[in-house]
Amino acid sequence: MRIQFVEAHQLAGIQQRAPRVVMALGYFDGVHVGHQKVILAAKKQAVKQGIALAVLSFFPHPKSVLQRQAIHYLEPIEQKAQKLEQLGVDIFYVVQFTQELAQLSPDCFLEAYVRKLRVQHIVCGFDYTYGHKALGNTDTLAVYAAAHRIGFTAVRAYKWHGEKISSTKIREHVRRGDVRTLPQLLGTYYTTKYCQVTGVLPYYTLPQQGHYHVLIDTGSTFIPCLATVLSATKVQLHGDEPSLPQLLTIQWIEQAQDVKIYA
Ligand SMILES: Cc1cc2nc3c(=O)[nH]c(=O)nc-3n(C[C@H](O)[C@H](O)[C@H](O)COP(=O)(O)O)c2cc1C
Ligand SMILES: Nc1ncnc2c1ncn2[C@@H]1O[C@H](COP(=O)(O)OP(=O)(O)OP(=O)(O)O)[C@@H](O)[C@H]1O
Repeated sequence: MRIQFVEAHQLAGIQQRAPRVVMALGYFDGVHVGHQKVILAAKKQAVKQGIALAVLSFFPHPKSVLQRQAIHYLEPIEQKAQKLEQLGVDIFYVVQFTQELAQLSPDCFLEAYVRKLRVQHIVCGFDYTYGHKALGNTDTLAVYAAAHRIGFTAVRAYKWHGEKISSTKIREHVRRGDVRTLPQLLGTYYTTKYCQVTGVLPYYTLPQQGHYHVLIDTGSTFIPCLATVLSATKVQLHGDEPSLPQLLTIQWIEQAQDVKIYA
């Protein structure tokens, strides 16, 4: 998979080199099972048409730019990219989200960042929004696509216990320390990267303070371990931590009840 960062001033050159694609649209923080439905629907189209599959996302998160709200990201671009590659994505466009970009009307955005990137078919979820004041939605997208003879699929809501699965909901589970339900929403254990010297790596969010059963993925084995989240950035591992590498991948299994830790 190729990762193509897109800044406004590079757009013309990127458009010239762009291959014909089916494109999935959205931010996709965590690449949860709802997102996976969207991307797999797009993959199906791409295979049918015999062309590449692209995902067009942003960075930073629109909310962090527009509402100046600190986003507790579920994962950085690199981990999102790995998941997208596993789902069969060929090109990952990461558009720099700026105040200027946010001024673009829905149609101007589609013209510059979608049609001119040679899109043959657009896929998004039922609630995708785009363009200034988030005025574009699946209805306007359907009209635009029909007018330009571009295919369009809107994927219906994928729910869990009657509620749409969303990155926002998953962030709430993480904040509450309720990591046990996350595999049902993410399709995998909630996973963060952690440096034993500097703490959690940027753009990951630790569960709330408390004790957890975790798996440490060292690259060659998974080591079950007890971990205490001490703060928003620090974790204490109980056990063999001196023998562990400095950079760890931590898979969060569940909160540990009634744990007594002896120093
Ligand atoms: C060109 C453009 C302009 C946008 N302007 C706004 C805006 O003014 N206000 C807003 O709340 N969101 C704005 N957004 C963010 C979108 O509504 C939406 O959050 C983003 O496209 C990611 O879609 P998703 O959250 O469905 O994945 C804009 C998005 C794009 C692509
Ligand atoms: N549960 C879902 N079922 C179907 N499509 C979804 C679902 N969740 C998100 N999508 C679609 O996936 C794409 C990416 O969505 P987005 O990044 O906004 O996810 P989200 O989980 O809704 O995030 P947030 O909670 O931050 O709004 C969009 O096209 C969106 O419509």
